Amino acid sequence: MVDAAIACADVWKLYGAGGRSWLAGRADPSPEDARAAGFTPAVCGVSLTAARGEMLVVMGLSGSGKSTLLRCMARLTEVEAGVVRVAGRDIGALSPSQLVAMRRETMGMVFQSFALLPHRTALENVAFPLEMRGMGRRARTARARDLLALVGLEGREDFYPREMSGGQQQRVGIARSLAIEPEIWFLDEPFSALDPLIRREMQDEFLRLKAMRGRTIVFVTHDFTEALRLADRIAIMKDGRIEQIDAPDRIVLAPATDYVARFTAEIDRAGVVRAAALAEPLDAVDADAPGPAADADATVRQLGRMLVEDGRERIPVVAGGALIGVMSRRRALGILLGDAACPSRSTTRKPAPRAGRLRAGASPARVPASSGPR
Ligand SMILES: Nc1ncnc2c1ncn2[C@@H]1O[C@H](COP(=O)(O)OP(=O)(O)OP(=O)(O)O)[C@@H](O)[C@H]1O
Repeated sequence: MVDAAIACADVWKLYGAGGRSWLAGRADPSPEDARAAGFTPAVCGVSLTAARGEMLVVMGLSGSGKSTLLRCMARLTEVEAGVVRVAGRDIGALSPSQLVAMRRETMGMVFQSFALLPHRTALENVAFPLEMRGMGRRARTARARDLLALVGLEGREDFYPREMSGGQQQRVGIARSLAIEPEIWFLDEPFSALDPLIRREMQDEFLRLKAMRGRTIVFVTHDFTEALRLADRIAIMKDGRIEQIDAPDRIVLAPATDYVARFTAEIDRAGVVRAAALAEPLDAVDADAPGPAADADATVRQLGRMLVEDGRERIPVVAGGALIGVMSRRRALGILLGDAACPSRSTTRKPAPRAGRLRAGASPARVPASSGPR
């Protein structure tokens, strides 16, 4: 069973008075009915889980409900129906003081509006959550200094928010959320005001924290490059609903709806799809797979030279030295050359069986795939 850090079950958020009773009176409400009844449906029957240690990225067009969903998860807005569980607790059932304590101890948030305390300096803003936790002045000041240096704001410790640019204020907000290293982070376009270089550094910092400390992160972005770099899974929203929630390569290889196919049409598929996603089980294709192998984690782009130069129709795919299946060279080349830019909805992939179940016909990868950055 998935160890869920966050679980939403049939969550609805309608803007407009009386949404709760309107929903309570309906067995099968639809966003269209809600709109006809005068509500603005922002989140419509969303069910999802984020596993402990997972980075779940939420994407969708403007107005599709991403921010509202995040706010529902953090109970910054009250839901009209459904249940949100965070770290195993129904947050809708928490008293105000319990909610404050949970936010202080378990959750970190960075939202588009930086919500800095205007009468406190950058240093005091970052130290504030530590003060709330009862950390002594000297220790929290030292920690806040380190965090400001981490986000590139050394020398600006004594500036007030009004004296800083939007990007600098955003970095103070990020440093503040990092201060307590919470178990669960809600990030709504946290890097939108940052220059590309610092943006990438901040992405790296969150990836590092996630990997080292097993943090769970729900991250809203409009930027596909950012999503692909960060996400374990991507949820794509449309009109308050989740169209698909899946690993990035599944989203591009097997879009669940025409909308997802169109939404993801511009993605550089060769940089996203990994050999593991193309590996078919050996028993399904009934072939031996001797010779040099592709690493399961390598993207099609990283395997480019092998795909062009290797004449075999099927290339073995290995994970951790064990054979997990074979990849059709023709299919991989098609992705590399952009032939199948818009795959059909019906595209399906048989899941590759676990390594132990396969007969091993190949030696461990003799052509190790390069392992460049994602
Ligand atoms: N406070 C509010 N009152 C009324 N309607 C709202 C409110 N906040 C959001 N909405 C509406 O809810 C819907 C979803 O908005 P939301 O901000 O969640 O979308 P989003 O996908 O995050 O958009 P963006 O990418 O532009 O930030 C939109 O139709 C929006 O107009």
